[in-house]
This record gives sequence, C-alpha cells and structure tokens, in this order.
Amino acid sequence: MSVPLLQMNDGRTIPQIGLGTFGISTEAAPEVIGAAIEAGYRHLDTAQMYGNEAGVGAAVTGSDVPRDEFFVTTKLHNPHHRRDDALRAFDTSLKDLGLDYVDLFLIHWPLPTLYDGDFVSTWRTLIELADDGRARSIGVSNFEPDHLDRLVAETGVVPVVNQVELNPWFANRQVEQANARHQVLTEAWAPIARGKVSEAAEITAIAERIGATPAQVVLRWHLDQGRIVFPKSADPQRQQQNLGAASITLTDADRAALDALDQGPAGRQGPDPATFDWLG
Ligand SMILES: NC(=O)C1=CN([C@@H]2O[C@H](COP(=O)(O)OP(=O)(O)OC[C@H]3O[C@@H](n4cnc5c(N)ncnc54)[C@H](OP(=O)(O)O)[C@@H]3O)[C@@H](O)[C@H]2O)C=CC1
Ligand SMILES: O=C(O)C(=O)[C@@H](O)[C@H](O)C(=O)CO
Repeated sequence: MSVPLLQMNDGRTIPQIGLGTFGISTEAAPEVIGAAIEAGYRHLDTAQMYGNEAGVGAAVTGSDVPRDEFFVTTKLHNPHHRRDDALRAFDTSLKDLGLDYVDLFLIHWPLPTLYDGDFVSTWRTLIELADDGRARSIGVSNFEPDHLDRLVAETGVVPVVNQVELNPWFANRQVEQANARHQVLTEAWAPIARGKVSEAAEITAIAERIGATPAQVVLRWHLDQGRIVFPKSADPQRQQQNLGAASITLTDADRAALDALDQGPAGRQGPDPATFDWLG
C-alpha cells in the first residue's frame, strides 16, 4: 500500500498516514505495532505522556525495516516545559525509544495558563534540539492561532506541523486556516472521532455506496484536504483498512456531506487548548 509523502516547510517529508499509539501499552506495542509495520505503516505517533515510547521503539528497532524508512514522532510532556526539564525529558525519550534521533518532536500542549504562558521559551528549546540534529523536525500540537502567531513573530522559526483535534464534527477551521497562513501542515488527531464515524448515517451511506468502510471515507476526506492522519487501531484488520483510505475516491458531494457535520466547539471531544492545564 503506497502512502503519499507531504513536504514540510523545512524541506523534509512526512508520510500522510501513520499509526496513532495512544492507549497501546509498552507490553502490547511490539505485537500491535509490529502488525501495523507488516501492513505498511512507517509513520508512528507517540508521546512522553503515553508512557509507551519503549514499546514503540522496540517495534521499530525489532523490525526488519531500516530505521531511515520510519517517521517517528514524540511529544514533550506538560510538566517539562522549562529548558532543563525539556532537555532531560528529550534525552529520556531517545533512551526509551532506543533511537538516536526522532523525525519530529512536538510541544504537546501550549499550556497558556501555566509557566506564565511562556511557551515561546519552550519553543526555543526545541529549536536547540533541531539545531543539534536529534530532532530532525520540530512542531507543535494543540496550538491556537494566537499561539502560533506568537511563536513565529518572536522566534522566526515556523513549526512544520500543528497537531490538533479535527474530524467531521469538529472541523477546527480557524486553526487550520492559521496553519495554512503560516505554511504549517495540519495533523488531525482523533481523525475518526474515536470510532464515532461508524455510527453516523451520513457517513455509512457514502461508505456503502462506494464499498468502503466509514473510517476510510473520513480518512479520505482528511487526505483530500492535505491533512496528516494517524488513526489509532490495535486491530490488524482495522489497521489495514485505515491504510486503504489512500486508494478510495470521494466526490465533491461526499466531501460536502462530511463538511456539513461540523458542530463547531460543541463537537470537540478533547480538552480546549486555551484552558487545558493538566500536568499529568
Ligand atoms: N496531540 C494530542 O493532544 C493528541 C494526539 N493524539 C494522537 O492521535 C492518535 C489518534 O487519535 P485517537 O484519540 O486515538 O482517536 P482515533 O480517532 O484514531 O480513534 C481511535 C479509536 O477508533 C477505533 N478504530 C480504529 N480504526 C477503526 C475503524 N476502522 N473502524 C472503527 N473504529 C476504529 C479504535 O479501536 P481499535 O484500536 O479497537 O481498532 C479506537 O478506539 C492517538 O492515538 C495519538 O497518537 C490523540 C489525542 C490527543
Ligand atoms: O492523547 C493525547 O495526546 C492527549 O493529549 C490527550 O489524551 C489529553 O491529554 C486528554 O485528553 C486529557 O484528558
């Protein structure tokens, strides 16, 4: 199965479909992620917060696929925004992953109500990690337009991606527009709304008409709009189906039907980045 590569604003490329790993334990990871690698996944999304970097890394280093064919993302956990903490946490990530670099390192949450709202200093630490090459690319997650504007204005270094909640019920349009304005790629987390896609009549009708699964329909809707997706599945059959979204086709009317499901902020399933202050 061939997965498209997208070009990031630092010149590197990223596979447009990956595997989300939130909720996959370190113990389960080698088998679950091993099946995904077998199916063709090369892009893996983890985080310090998920407590599974050792398992994700073991799946990578234990496979027959060369390291440079993988694209591994991890994210800075919320208690570690201060420079020394962030550097230490990054070292621990590499050690746990068993890798000497990650392809992408993200600030997981901006935490505008903590650390005096100073996520710009945290970004400067990520810039150091990019400069020393151990984070090949750097980006952010859950950044609102004003957060992104501040980073760019105060450092001149533009994140390659902004990973945000985005699915048909929460289209997050203002954030996606801000990303586009800064040439930041949008990564959609909870891209299939944590399985809710299978229950929506508007989506199942399209899926039945074209002989696809509801998740494939929604993933194709994302891909058509240039987003990066990493649906999480621990099930080998669903992993394969999700990857198969790359080879189905939607009509303009199908995409419009999905666009019409947007409920604005009421459709959000996760926390609001403007107030999220969980340190873990
Ligand atoms: N930056 C951030 O703040 C956040 C990042 N993330 C990242 O995004 C990834 C994806 O988001 P996530 O919250 O996991 O939600 P998803 O939208 O990926 O949904 C995952 C759920 O859908 C089920 N599922 C998977 N495939 C199918 C299918 N084809 N049909 C029906 N159900 C399916 C899974 O069950 P099963 O495993 O049984 O298949 C699981 O319960 C995370 O794993 C994580 O890597 C997530 C949240 C926040
Ligand atoms: O999964 C993630 O990456 C998250 O950041 C979320 O789990 C988030 O921390 C959350 O939903 C907390 O309730």
